[in-house]
Amino acid sequence: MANQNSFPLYQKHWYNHTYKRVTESLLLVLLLLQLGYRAISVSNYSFPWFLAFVCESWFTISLFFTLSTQWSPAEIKTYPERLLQSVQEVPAVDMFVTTADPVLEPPIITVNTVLSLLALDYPPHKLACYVSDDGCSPLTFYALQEASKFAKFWVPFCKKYDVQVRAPFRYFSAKPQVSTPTNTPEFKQEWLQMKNMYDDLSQKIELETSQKSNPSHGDFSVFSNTERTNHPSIIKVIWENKEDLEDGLPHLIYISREKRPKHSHHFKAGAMNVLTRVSGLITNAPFMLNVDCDMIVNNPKIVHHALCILLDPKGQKEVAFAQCPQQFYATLKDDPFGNQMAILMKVIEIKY
Ligand SMILES: O=c1ccn([C@@H]2O[C@H](COP(=O)(O)OP(=O)(O)O[C@H]3O[C@H](CO)[C@@H](O)[C@H](O)[C@H]3O)[C@@H](O)[C@H]2O)c(=O)[nH]1
Ligand SMILES: [Mn+2]
Repeated sequence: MANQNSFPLYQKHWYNHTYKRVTESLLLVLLLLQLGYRAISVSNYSFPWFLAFVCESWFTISLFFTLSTQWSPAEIKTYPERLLQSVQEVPAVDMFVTTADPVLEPPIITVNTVLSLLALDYPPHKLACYVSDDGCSPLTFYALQEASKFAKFWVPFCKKYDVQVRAPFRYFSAKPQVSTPTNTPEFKQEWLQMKNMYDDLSQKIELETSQKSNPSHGDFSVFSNTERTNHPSIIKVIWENKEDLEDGLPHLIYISREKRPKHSHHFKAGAMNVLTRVSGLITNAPFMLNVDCDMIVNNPKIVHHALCILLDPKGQKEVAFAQCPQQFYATLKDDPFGNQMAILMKVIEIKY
């Protein structure tokens, strides 16, 4: 628990939104009046009348929800440097990743998400990463095994050069960061080595995917005679930081929960339930971090930021969970559908 007398670990700044509130409330009133008019003119019913009524109802409902969710927007500023002063020891965190289908969610994507978690700027002996595989796929398991071997090189590289986006496919496709000493021969050499190792990893996974021959020997024998919706539990510790080394890698655990055709598996919620139960028996950390398999972490200090909110004396009373805004990669050129929420990100300067 954070020291009660220390500075706050986060501050919330509300935006002055009066103008927006007034104009949007006025719009809502006008739409309600319009619906009222429809109600009294129901005798003029015709097909265009009905169509207009449906559209106006939809606008009204969507404006109502927009208004209520955006009534008091605020920015939360966290102070991670204060966190380290106010707690004697940072708490353990269990990190959960869910994947469900090796075709729709290719294992290389899950691997990148997992690598971005394993490389977080947080004491590795306080972290454990649990991957739930609802696809019960030996390919996903294989990809994670290979990823854990690659992580032994990737994680130290990220920490040494303070890489910001620690999912290799994003890192290698972006321009080098300004803070990175890109001109030193040492960096150039290590960068190239890492890139080659990552390309090897991708190719291995690609090859295994294209071969379509599910391995059934050794570690993989548990997958033989399994169907996606009919199999016993499979739990495999891929990597264990046995000596709790402070410069080691976090534990990595693969879980494919039991499924039977007659029992509902409750999708992601069911997977999360099993993840909390299994992690409860293995590491039982007081905090959990959850990402979908295609949601890389793009801020290596994210656990610190979240803990600022959750460990602050005020936050402890008021906050149950902290959620980061999402930014989407691989969107269409110029983002015609606004998926990147560029305006939101730039105007209110969301930091992570
Ligand atoms: O039987 C299932 C189905 C899904 N998932 C996982 O759940 C996550 C979300 O499922 P997805 O179908 O990808 O939904 P999205 O619309 O992409 O995700 C958003 O919407 C979901 C609820 O609809 C939330 O749970 C997610 O966190 C949120 O990102 C993914 O990691 C899946 O692998 C499972 O583990 N088991
Ligand atoms: Mn998804």
